[in-house]
Amino acid sequence: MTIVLTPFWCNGVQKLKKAPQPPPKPAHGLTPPALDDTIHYERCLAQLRSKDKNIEKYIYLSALKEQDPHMFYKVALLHMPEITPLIYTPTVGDACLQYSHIYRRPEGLFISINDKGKIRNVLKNWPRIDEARISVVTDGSRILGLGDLGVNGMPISIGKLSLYIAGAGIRPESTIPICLDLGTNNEKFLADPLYLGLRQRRVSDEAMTAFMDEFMHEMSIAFPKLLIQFEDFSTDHAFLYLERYRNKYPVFNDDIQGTGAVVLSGFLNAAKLSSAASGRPLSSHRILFFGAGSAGVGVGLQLMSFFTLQGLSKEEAREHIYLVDSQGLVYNDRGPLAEHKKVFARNDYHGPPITNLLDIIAHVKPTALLGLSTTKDAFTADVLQAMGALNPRPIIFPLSNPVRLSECNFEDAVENTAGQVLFASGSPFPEMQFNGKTLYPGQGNNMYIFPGLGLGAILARATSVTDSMVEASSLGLAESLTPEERGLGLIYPHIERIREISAFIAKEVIRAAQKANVDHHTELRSMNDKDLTEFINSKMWNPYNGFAKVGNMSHL
Ligand SMILES: NC(=O)c1ccc[n+]([C@@H]2O[C@H](COP(=O)([O-])OP(=O)(O)OC[C@H]3O[C@@H](n4cnc5c(N)ncnc54)[C@H](O)[C@@H]3O)[C@@H](O)[C@H]2O)c1
Ligand SMILES: O=C(O)C[C@H](O)C(=O)O
Ligand SMILES: [Mg+2]
Repeated sequence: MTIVLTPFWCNGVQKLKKAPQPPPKPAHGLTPPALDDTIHYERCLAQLRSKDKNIEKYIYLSALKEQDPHMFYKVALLHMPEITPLIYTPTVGDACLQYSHIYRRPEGLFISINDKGKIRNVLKNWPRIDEARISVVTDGSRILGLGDLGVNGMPISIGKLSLYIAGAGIRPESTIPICLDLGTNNEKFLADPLYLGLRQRRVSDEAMTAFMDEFMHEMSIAFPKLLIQFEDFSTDHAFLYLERYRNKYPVFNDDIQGTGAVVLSGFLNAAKLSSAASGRPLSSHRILFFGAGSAGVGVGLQLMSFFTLQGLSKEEAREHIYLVDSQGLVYNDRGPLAEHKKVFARNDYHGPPITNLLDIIAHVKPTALLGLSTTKDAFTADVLQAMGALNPRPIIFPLSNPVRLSECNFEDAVENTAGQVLFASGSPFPEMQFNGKTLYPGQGNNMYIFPGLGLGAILARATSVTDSMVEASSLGLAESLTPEERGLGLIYPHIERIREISAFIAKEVIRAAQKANVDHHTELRSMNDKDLTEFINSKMWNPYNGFAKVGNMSHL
């Protein structure tokens, strides 16, 4: 029999002290005579698959998660490639767009600008204060590439936390999805009678910072063991609040640091394959970023360590990175630049602005083209062919989400590079056949990083998340490919292995926290790697009912 947890909001501030346990068998007659766990699992899958639209599948899975969380996570873990795109990118983008229309029940904390001065009282209403370990916090201002969605951004926090639970075994009751409501500039939502947020435009930067200062302070008091993941803040605020709080509280920004880490990892693997084909040294790669927001610059900053790992200085590393924004190549002579772009502004170009991507490619001669621009199909056939002409194995990563904003699709990238592309996208694409071979697209999404990074930071009881911990998560992911995966030409591991990968990343992150002296759980220092890995695995939460019955989960 499967568990039905009473939703916490039906019980006021009741505290769930322990992880959910299998319920006692219900009294005779309260369930149908032939109800059986294994068959019920098949029934849930069949119900899910009977729905035509992905948004209906999302709604079904949300209901399953509320009514029977163990079954939900069992289904998710046993079918990661099928379920991830439904509870996360890309379907979660549609769920956000429609949130005020498909809303059924609360899940998470909503804190609005009207709560300023009394945020403490709102936090106290959270029913599982003592259990809280990880929160994903968004202000809804830049949800995926979909723009300002205001309070409709809540499903992003919920989706990320579902992956923490499924992918790293974080206990469900220790997660807090949070959406801050600081208004929205989305005119369509402001005019929508069903919109669930405050009907006002976004507050000023000064008001927002005063609010954020109070919020972060009160969070640290209410939830002293909590790690905070900032998610989908607009680029200026993403950089601002990461810098403002990162040395004061355990916090990281997923779009800047998580994305930087996942792309560095895929790039390390792709660059080796690309250099093997071209015979050019790793240190000679030139990377062109199409998109210079929090994600583009965040990845650029992290990719500098690709070059420093090859022995280049930071100054030399910077020379290998080129940024493009909506006005073309970013260079100093162009005029005033946003603060976050200055680090990569070129000093070696003095001509008129170059705005056309093909012209920029001819100027830069990149070995890698990375898209974080929210611009669908920006990598046209001409662009892909130009990359193919410059490189025996071009690295092309269209990383914008959701899938309909991807700079190109896998098929076009393969066909326009004679099948030689080294490819990773933000959202998933299907594998394909080309010249009698199966080719596999990589998914360069921070979902490979944040579960393990968060788990490691929580278990180490890290007081802050250092750059070295983020880099350790990235190198750990790059290392985690099996020989079979490398044999298939993959640059990211199979998502089915996410638990194993998260445990490995967590170990690397804990070691980095120890080196940086930010770990409070100092007993872990004396453990050897084997014992530390066992400790990490022992801390992972699992849905209770019988993996053995339904498939081989030996890697869990
Ligand atoms: N794969 C991942 O894990 C991952 C992680 C984070 C963000 N992202 C995606 O990256 C995208 C960007 O996120 P962000 O926070 O940096 O957003 P942003 O809006 O701050 O940045 C977008 C950048 O693209 C540039 N741009 C827009 N239109 C352009 C055009 N036509 N030509 C050239 N440049 C153009 C803008 O000038 C800006 O620099 C989003 O779609 C997001 O979903 C993916
Ligand atoms: O949410 C995702 O799928 C990745 C990333 O954090 C994004 O903002 O696009
Ligand atoms: Mg994001």
